[in-house]
Amino acid sequence: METRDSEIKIPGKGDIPALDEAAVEKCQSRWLSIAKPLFGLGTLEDAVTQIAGITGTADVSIDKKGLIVMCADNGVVEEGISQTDSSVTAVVTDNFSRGLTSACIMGRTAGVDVFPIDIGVSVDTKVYTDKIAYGTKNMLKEPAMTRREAEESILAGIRAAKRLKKQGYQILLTGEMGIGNTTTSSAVASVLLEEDPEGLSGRGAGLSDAGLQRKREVIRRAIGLWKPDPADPIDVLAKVGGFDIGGLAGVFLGGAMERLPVVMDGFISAAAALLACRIAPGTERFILPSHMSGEPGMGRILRELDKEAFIGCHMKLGEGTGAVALMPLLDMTLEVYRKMPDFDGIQIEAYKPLGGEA
Ligand SMILES: O=C(O)c1ccc[n+]([C@@H]2O[C@H](COP(=O)([O-])O)[C@@H](O)[C@H]2O)c1
Ligand SMILES: Cc1cc2nc[nH]c2cc1C
Repeated sequence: METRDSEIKIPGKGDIPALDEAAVEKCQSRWLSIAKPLFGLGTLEDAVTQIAGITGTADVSIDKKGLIVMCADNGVVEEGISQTDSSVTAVVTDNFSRGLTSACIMGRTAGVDVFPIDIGVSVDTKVYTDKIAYGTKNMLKEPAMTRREAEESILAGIRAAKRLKKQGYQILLTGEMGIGNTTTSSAVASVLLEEDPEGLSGRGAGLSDAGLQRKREVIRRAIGLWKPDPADPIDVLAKVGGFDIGGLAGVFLGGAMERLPVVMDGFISAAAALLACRIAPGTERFILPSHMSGEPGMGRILRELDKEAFIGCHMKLGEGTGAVALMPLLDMTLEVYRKMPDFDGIQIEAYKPLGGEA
C-alpha cells in the first residue's frame, strides 16, 4: 500500500534482507580469539554477532541509540479492562516532552535519545504527532480500526524508523504508552498464535482478579465477534489491535529494511514484533529481545520468535524501559569485543622477561 510518502510501502514475504554472513563469520572469529573462556559472555556475544550480520560489518557500533515510543489510546478501555482510565495515556505522553517518564530518566543514564510519537492518543498532546485517529474504537462494539487505519499505523512506524536512520541512529529501541494495550496485545497474540487468551493475558498495569476475568472475556468476545483471520496479520491488527501495536510493528519492519537492529521491549512490543514477523517473515533476524516481561504471554511470544530474553526482573512498565536496560549490558560487551587482548596478545605479555627484553 502507498500513502503520503509514495516511496514507503509495507514490506511482505521475501522483502526482508538476509544477514551479512561474512560479517557474522568475522565477528565470530574475533570472539573466539579473545583471551577468555569460550562463549564466556554467553548470549551477549550472540547479540554482537547478530548486530554485525544486520549492519554488514564486524566493526560493530551502537553508539547512537534511539528509542521510539508509540503513544495511543484504546476504545476497549471503557469495558473496565484496565486499572486506570484513558486520561493517563495523555498525561504520561505529555510527560515524555518534559523528560519526566521512567524511560526518559533511564534513557539519560544509558545514553538513549527518546522519541515519543502520538500515533493515536484520544486528545491532542505536546509530543511529535503522526496521529491516525483520536484513539481506536471499542472492539467489543465494532472493529478497533479500519484496514486503512491499520496500514497507516504500520506506515507511521516505518517512517519513524527511516527518520532515525537518516539522523544516524545505529540501533532502534521500541516502547509504548497506552492504557488498555495489554488487552489489545493479548488479543493480537491470541489470534496469531491461535490460543485462548487465558495464558496470554495478565494484570497489565495492575488489575484485580475480577478485572482480569473480565479482560479475558472481553478478548474472547471481541475475537468471536469479528473473527480476525490469523493468516492475515493486518486484519488481526485492524479488528482487535491498537495504533501503538501497528506503529511498533512498522518500526520493526522499517528497521529491518534499513538494516538496523531493533530492540524489543515488553509484552506490547513483543506482540508488535510477532505481528511484524507474520507480515514479513525474516524480520526476526533484525530483532533483539531485551527482558522477560512479567505479563504471562511474554514467554510464549519469545518462544514463537525463537528469542531468549537477556534480562529477568519481572518488569512490566512499558515505555521501552526494558529495552533501555539492555543498553549498558550491550555497551560493556562491545567494549570487551573491541578492547580485550587475544590469546596471542596475552601470551606475549605473560612470557615477557622481567628485565623488559622480549
Ligand atoms: O511492557 C510490558 O510488558 C507492560 C506490561 C504491563 C503494563 N505495561 C504498561 O501499562 C500500560 C498498559 O496496561 P493496561 O493494564 O492498561 O493494559 C501501558 O501503558 C504499558 O506501557 C507494560
Ligand atoms: C502511571 C503509568 C505510567 C505508565 N507508563 C507506561 N504505562 C503506564 C501506565 C501507568 C498507569
